[in-house]
Amino acid sequence: MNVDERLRLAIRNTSEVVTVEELRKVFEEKEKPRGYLGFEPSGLVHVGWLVWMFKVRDLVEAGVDFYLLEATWHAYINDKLGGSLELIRKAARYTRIVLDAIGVPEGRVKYVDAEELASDKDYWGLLLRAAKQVSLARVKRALTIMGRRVDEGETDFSKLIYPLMQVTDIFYLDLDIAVGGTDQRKAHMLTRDIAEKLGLKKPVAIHTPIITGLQGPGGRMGAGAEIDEIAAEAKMSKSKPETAIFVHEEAEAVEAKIMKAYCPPRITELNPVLEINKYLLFQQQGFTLVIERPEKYGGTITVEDYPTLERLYVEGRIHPLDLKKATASALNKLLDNVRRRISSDPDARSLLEELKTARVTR
Ligand SMILES: Nc1ncnc2c1ncn2[C@@H]1O[C@H](COP(=O)(O)OP(=O)(O)OP(=O)(O)O)[C@@H](O)[C@H]1O
Ligand SMILES: N[C@@H](Cc1ccc(O)cc1)C(=O)O
Repeated sequence: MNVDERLRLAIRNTSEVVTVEELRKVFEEKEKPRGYLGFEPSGLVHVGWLVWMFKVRDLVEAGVDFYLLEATWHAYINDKLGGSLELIRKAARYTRIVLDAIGVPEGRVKYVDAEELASDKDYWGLLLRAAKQVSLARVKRALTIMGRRVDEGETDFSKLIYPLMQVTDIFYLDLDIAVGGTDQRKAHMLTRDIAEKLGLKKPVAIHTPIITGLQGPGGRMGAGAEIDEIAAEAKMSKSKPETAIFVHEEAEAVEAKIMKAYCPPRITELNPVLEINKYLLFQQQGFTLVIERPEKYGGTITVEDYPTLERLYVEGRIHPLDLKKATASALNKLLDNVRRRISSDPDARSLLEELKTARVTR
């Protein structure tokens, strides 16, 4: 694969790359650059996570030596799964199984866990050097990366350490590329600034789009909010199970959730049903959306690409109910593999049952 092809794979289905020129340089200079994404293993996996999982698949194919950081300590700080590290580790095991089922098997990526990193004194040395370069106000502003508002950071002191741990993870793993959803933007921009001040490697940041929660944006953001703040507030999230479609859910449950989802006629902005089409379904090679309708409502149509779907929807030529039905059926097909994998693997089944009964919400 030449540099252009690698770059094309890395960039597709992203919301932002900081910067594309730097990424090109990384690919020009390195056959196997080091990339990473961190996640809090803190419960069940929802379809929003598939966006980054597919991106990991792209980057591995583009030759990136990819690290998946199981952010166990981070999940603990963020009060996930009742703060039980044992359950958090189980959630990490469950996530590996889902990744395997969607085409990211263990042999193609390297897993590291936060406990491993934190057991090295050099990690804490790096963290303190990073902390010297940043004000308390800037750390507080970065709390959106843990799905928290600024004032929530003051409930206990560990929360203020979290953003600096995320920065340190990147330096410690000596990364060329840091990947995360748009809501992770502040961590990466902070890392890039600190890298310049300390003369450390400045990672390229790749941000993937966010799928809005099924209940829609809710309108809580004030004017002037930044894109990552809107994403953090409106996203489908496992801590708010009513906003999310989980990858293990039965086909009927998936359909019922989509039929109830926020999907105002003609509106594309923060519309989760359209986003599922844009960021997941139409990202599959050769995908077409078949919208079945009786003749009197225009008959069945097959939509070949996302821009056409969006245009027809904005023009009012596709009714939300028809869009929802077609989307549910296509998403169910996409999820079939994962469901089959989970139901045929006893370890996955027992982890799933345990995580279902655990208190995921914070
Ligand atoms: N709705 C979503 N759409 C796309 N990506 C998402 C979505 N939610 C989370 N991500 C991405 O998944 C990764 C892990 O995020 P995170 O652990 O915060 O997920 P979450 O389900 O929102 O969890 P929580 O509800 O516990 O905050 C991050 O890179 C984040 O950007
Ligand atoms: N902040 C990320 C998790 C994460 C933790 C540590 C990292 O180094 C990277 C990502 C989230 O909430 O999803």
